[in-house]
Amino acid sequence: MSRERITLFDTTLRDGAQTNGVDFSVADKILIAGLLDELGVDYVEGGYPGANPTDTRFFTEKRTARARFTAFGMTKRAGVSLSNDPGIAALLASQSDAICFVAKTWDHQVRLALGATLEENVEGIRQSVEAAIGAGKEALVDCEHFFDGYKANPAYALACARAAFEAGARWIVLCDTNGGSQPEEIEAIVRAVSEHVPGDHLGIHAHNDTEQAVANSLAAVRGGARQIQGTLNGIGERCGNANLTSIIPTLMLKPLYAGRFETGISEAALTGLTQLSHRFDEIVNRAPNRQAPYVGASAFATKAGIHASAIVKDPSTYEHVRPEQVGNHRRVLVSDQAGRSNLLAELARLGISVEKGDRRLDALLAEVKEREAIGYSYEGADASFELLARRTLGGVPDYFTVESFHVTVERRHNALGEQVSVSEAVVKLIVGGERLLTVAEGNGPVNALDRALRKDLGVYQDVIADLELVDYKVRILNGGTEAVTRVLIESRDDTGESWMTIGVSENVVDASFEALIDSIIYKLVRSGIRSG
Ligand SMILES: CC(=O)SCCNC(=O)CCNC(=O)[C@H](O)C(C)(C)COP(=O)(O)OP(=O)(O)OC[C@H]1O[C@@H](n2cnc3c(N)ncnc32)[C@H](O)[C@@H]1OP(=O)(O)O
Ligand SMILES: CC(=O)C(=O)O
Repeated sequence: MSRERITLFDTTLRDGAQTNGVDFSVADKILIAGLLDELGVDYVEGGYPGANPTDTRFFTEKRTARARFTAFGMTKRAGVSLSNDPGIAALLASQSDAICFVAKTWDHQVRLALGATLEENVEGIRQSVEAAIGAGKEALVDCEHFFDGYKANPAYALACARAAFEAGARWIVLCDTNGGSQPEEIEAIVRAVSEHVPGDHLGIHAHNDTEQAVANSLAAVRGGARQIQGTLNGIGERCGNANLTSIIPTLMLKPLYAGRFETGISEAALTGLTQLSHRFDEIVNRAPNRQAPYVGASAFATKAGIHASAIVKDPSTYEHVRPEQVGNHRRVLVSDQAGRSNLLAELARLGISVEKGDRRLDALLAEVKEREAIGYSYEGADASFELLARRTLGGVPDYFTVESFHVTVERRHNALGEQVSVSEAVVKLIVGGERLLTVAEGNGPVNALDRALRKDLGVYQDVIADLELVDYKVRILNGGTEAVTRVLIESRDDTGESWMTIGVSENVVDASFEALIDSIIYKLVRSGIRSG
């Protein structure tokens, strides 16, 4: 049975640019358009030429090789002729394959926001579409507020959609602009509209204000629409747009859709989805959402002991698709929610072999749970867990002993009379029978301690020379005067690999020191140094 084609229209660079906190440069846009093109979406909407210098510059060249490069803009303004409308002129002059016009389709908004008559607006839609086609471009029309407009005045909303279609627009995109519609409403309205405009000319543009943008997009497909608009990671105005990073795998991996529909995305490209999602977050400088469906770090992470026990027997017990299909991977976490199965899975991943019946596993599990009760959290501190496991199972050499450390923080005036804060750390270690004393300054107590520790580690100095601290996070637990501090440190070496260590204490410097020491010991273990 041949499958129907779903067209994917990406608006990351246009509606995504309307996200609070996102600000693309031309270079960002070029990079992202290339990534979207490689992914295989059918349209890349690049922005709004004429609205700002970035978008105007972006549209001086075609930026995609495969996808239709699409410019966005308003339909002709009321009271201005087409040839005198600078917005239309900028759209027609852009190096785009297609123009997506935003048109008002809610009678109330036409009167209020445009100050135009209902007829003038319909005529503006018609003329704008004809102008795009006359300039050799494909025309699409985003019917703004379509669902709210249809509920208020179905005849007028339909008249706008029909005018766009009759003027030659390839796609009539029904927009849930305010994002308040529910899937049942979307499906019913799209089905009703498809009696007037064929479904293979209908698209959906859903906003996420009730967390239904993905569900609404799929409901529109069930109602007959065959184009879905959305963005990478669901960015967009207010609460965002339909998340293509979720919609694409759902269309491709869920039999309900995959049996009936196909997209332009290949299975190979689908396996790059997790990487693409994270790369995009990096470009826009946002922390990836760990709980994002399919691509989040937690999407295939199992914490509960009972789940882990089943998942090691058969992953499908708690996974709805295979993580590799979207380029993600399975993680079994160790925490106070864990059982022996979590431990065994994590130890196997670390290459530590231990029998299921080994009594030391009970000791390790009890130790993890006791430590978590006082503030440790091992699911985010893989290296500290590995050290704890190796110690319990008998395998970490005593590389060195910390005799003492001492840190001072001094605020003073420098030679220019400016106030500066200087921290100094003194660390006394015994390494290979030799007593070492190191002193270092830093811009804070933890920085000073880190420098002092790594300044001279005797026989191990060469091994830790490429170790660097890349992130430092402090969390105060319990609050109040009884507060306990949890410190997480991320370290890295020249191999490019990074690891997380943890320290917990009532004193932030003490907690930091513990995490720093774990990081150094972990580096020695992973470098294969076997004797202390
Ligand atoms: C639902 C959506 O997401 S639509 C996305 C819209 N995107 C953006 O607005 C981002 C980029 N926008 C901009 O840079 C600016 O708003 C511009 C350059 C487009 C226009 O700026 P200005 O000329 O200063 O107008 P302003 O933004 O204040 O108002 C928009 C005008 O367009 C009119 N208008 C709005 N929608 C439409 C439409 N679909 N068709 C025709 N005219 C429209 C409004 O009535 C208003 O006209 P008025 O100035 O006579 O009241
Ligand atoms: C066009 C658009 O972004 C909207 O109506 O939401």
